[in-house]
Amino acid sequence: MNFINKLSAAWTANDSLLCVGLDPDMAKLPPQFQNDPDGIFKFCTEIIDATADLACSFKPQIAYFAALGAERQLENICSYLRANYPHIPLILDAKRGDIGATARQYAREAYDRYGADAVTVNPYMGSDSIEPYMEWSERGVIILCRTSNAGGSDLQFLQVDGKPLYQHVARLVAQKWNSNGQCALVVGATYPEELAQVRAIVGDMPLLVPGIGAQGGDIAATVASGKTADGSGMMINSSRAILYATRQPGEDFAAAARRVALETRDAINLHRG
Ligand SMILES: O=C(O)c1cc(=O)[nH]c(=O)n1[C@@H]1O[C@H](COP(=O)(O)O)[C@@H](O)[C@H]1O
Repeated sequence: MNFINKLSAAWTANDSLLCVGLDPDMAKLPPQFQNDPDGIFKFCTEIIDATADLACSFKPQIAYFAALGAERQLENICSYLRANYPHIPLILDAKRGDIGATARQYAREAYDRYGADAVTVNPYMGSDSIEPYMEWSERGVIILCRTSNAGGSDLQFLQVDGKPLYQHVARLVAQKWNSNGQCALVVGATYPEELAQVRAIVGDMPLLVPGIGAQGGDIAATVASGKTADGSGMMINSSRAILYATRQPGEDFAAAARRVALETRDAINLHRG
């Protein structure tokens, strides 16, 4: 099944637009995992087990693994996801962008080494830097458009031919790059007006929407601005707010993660119509 169909099925199966982000920061992990060479794997798989029936996707952020030389644990987490939750899309957040020959290696890393259903990429280097990913026609390519961070405005808001640059990216992807129907865009939940603009440009294309939870994005405004006519169309990501949800020492981290994931999923669903 291709990425878009798998995502669509997961939206329905779990009645969820919530993407659970896997950003394991060693300093924030429960103490039992900190001196364990397999601690990141154990932490992430417990989070996955606690939230898998509430999520439409999981999104490991590669920097949290690569910084610690923990790529083998990431491989094992991806294998675990594919074996135990094959119906839930696995998005590798790597935000890659490079010339075609190098992009081909990044595509192999994401789709082959980690077995990801989709990978995040940066559009700045243009169409030939994206094409190698498109050759994996069953996999998804999730392109940065209007990112959730304040500094995203430095370039993404530059006026080009009377429109902000991020709108040109949305149009370019919707009208040209998405010829095989495998693309999605990243638009931050911290910018609901821009989210609505992008939705108007791209029709029903799926959007990865980070920025609720720790970054403070408003769930009601996000859903109202980004949903498609059938009340879906988004993977709304939350990472730290779910991973580090314990309120007091000794509270079970996985149960706390489940509580916040459930609250977040339900808060999103309230506004889907
Ligand atoms: O592509 C992303 O996932 C992404 C794009 C963006 O514009 N903003 C953004 O925060 N992200 C990622 O989404 C996650 C947000 O994490 P929390 O702020 O902890 O929920 C991190 O893994 C970020 O790297």
